[in-house]
Amino acid sequence: MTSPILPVAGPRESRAWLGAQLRARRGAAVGTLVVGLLAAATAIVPAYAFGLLVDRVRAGGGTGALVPVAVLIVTAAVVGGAATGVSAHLIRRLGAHILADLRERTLDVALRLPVTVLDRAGRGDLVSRVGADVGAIDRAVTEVLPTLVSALLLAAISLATMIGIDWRLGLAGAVAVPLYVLGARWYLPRAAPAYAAERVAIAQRSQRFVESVQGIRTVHAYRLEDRHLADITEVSARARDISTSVFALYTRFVGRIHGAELAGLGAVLVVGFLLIRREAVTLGEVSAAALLLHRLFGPVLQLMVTFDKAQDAGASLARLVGVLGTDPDRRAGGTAPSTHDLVLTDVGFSYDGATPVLRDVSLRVGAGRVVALVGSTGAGKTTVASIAAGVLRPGHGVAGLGGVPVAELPARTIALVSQETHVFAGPLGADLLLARPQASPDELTAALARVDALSWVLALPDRLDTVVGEGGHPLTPAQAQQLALARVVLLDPAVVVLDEATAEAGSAGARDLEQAAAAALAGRTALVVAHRLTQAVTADQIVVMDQGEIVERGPHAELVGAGGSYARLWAAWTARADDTPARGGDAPGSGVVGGGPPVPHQGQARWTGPPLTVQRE
Ligand SMILES: Nc1ncnc2c1ncn2[C@@H]1O[C@H](COP(=O)(O)OP(=O)(O)OP(=O)(O)O)[C@@H](O)[C@H]1O
Repeated sequence: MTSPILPVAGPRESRAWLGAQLRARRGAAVGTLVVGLLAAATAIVPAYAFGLLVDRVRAGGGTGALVPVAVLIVTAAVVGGAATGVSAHLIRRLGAHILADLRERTLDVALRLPVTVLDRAGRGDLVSRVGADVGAIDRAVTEVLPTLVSALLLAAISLATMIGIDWRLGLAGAVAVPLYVLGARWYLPRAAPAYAAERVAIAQRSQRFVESVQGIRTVHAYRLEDRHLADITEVSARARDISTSVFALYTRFVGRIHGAELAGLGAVLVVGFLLIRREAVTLGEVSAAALLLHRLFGPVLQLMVTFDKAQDAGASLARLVGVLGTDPDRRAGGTAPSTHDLVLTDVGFSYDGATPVLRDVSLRVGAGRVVALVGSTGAGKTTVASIAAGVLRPGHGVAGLGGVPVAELPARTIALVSQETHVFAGPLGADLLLARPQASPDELTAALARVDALSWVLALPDRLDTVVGEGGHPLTPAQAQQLALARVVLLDPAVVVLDEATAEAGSAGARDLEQAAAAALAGRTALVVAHRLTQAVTADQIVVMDQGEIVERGPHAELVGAGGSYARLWAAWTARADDTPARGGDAPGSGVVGGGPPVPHQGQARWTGPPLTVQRE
């Protein structure tokens, strides 16, 4: 198994993080502790009061001496019950708040992690951290934490009270502690696999039974009753045997725990007997100490049984805190660039740290200009685009906008439309609102019109309310890309890096997308990975890449005239385009980028048809 790339925090780091969380919620934490202490203190009052009762009875005290103690016991029981309930609630609430914060911050950090880190770590690792790990902590917070905290507080207060009565009684009670530890160390490593095997066996039994019932007609038709019954009997017997062995394991464990309790209680009684003989303590005090120890038996056993869940939660916490430690050093506000010149200087990059994919790439996209990147497959165009957009960090060299490294820009300064256009599951309008949450329905329709998507959106069953994305209304790849472009229009960034995959030459869908892209890019600084050379024709400059290096640059006509790499690519492209059925405007040189039919500009397009309802989240 390879070690995870996403780090796992060490115990000290996890404790420090937890400590910081508790300090940040000082009021709630102190309140929870105080109520917990009150609950623990009231829980031991009856034991202590019983000791008083013994002494008063022995001293011949009458009703007047005994009734107040009885009242004290009843009052403590009532207050203790209430305090225990409130304490459990406060512990769960505090834990839930901390967990919610942890989940949000983990997601926040994860979404800002460099793509390379996620690629190497595997997205599954991250998904399991924010899913299964959060689930494990959640279960522990709800089921285990109140027991754990109250048992620990009770143990601390009980021991302190025993020591307060007489330190030798406290020491005698503490004899149980190492035996408890030994019992737990014997049981815990055996319990997890035993319970897992039991769950599997029970699931198999249910599965076999359900299959037989579901296929009952076939079972009758082929007279398979006996065989199915034999099957069910066999899996049931296995489940029974495993359950029996699990129960035997638990019984042996409880036996060891009882042994520890016996040793502790025996020690208290023997030491108490000796102390009474020396008149160092009273019989009532020894009774109180014995009852205090006895009062701990239930909570401590419960604590041990649930300890594996606490361990699971601790491991999960370490995995989540580990993700927090990778927080990219992107500053919250970022530095606004003085100009919108996008400049890459001597950029080098390698995905695996060994094979260089880019070598000393330098290019400049002047403010408001369009630079097209062209080159054969694998030349490094997407990698350059990703570095320019700040998705990848250069191995060496700098990518900056107006002198500010792209990693330090305020969010949303550079928009990237990548080949992996993603439509989020939900209403289409909500998907668009991701780009500008406060956008009005008019602005949404204008953005859709600008990228020529309005007509098909209006033809959808619920228009902007149509649920798209996974499990929703299917969209073609071209439609998904149009939505991505509409989001760019809404976002209105100064700089766009466009690396959208267009369909092959000659397809009408690809031409439409080129027009949509040209409309979305108008007036912005743009670096365009031109998968179709028609996208490059009208760019201010074309940068030709080959094997991670820039081999040529210049405007279209100049490069064609130079007879170099670009001219050869262009010749190949022209021949390919000539092979496809001629469609108006798609011939090489027709200048689809920035050309084509006039496109409405943002703010000009207004929908005047039926109302579009937009669901806001
Ligand atoms: N995530 C990755 N991990 C490892 N190697 C990668 C990764 N992405 C790309 N590469 C490699 O880096 C080199 C450049 O790839 P890149 O995608 O930047 O080229 P491209 O010019 O955009 O190609 P295309 O036109 O096919 O998209 C290729 O050799 C590719 O195999």
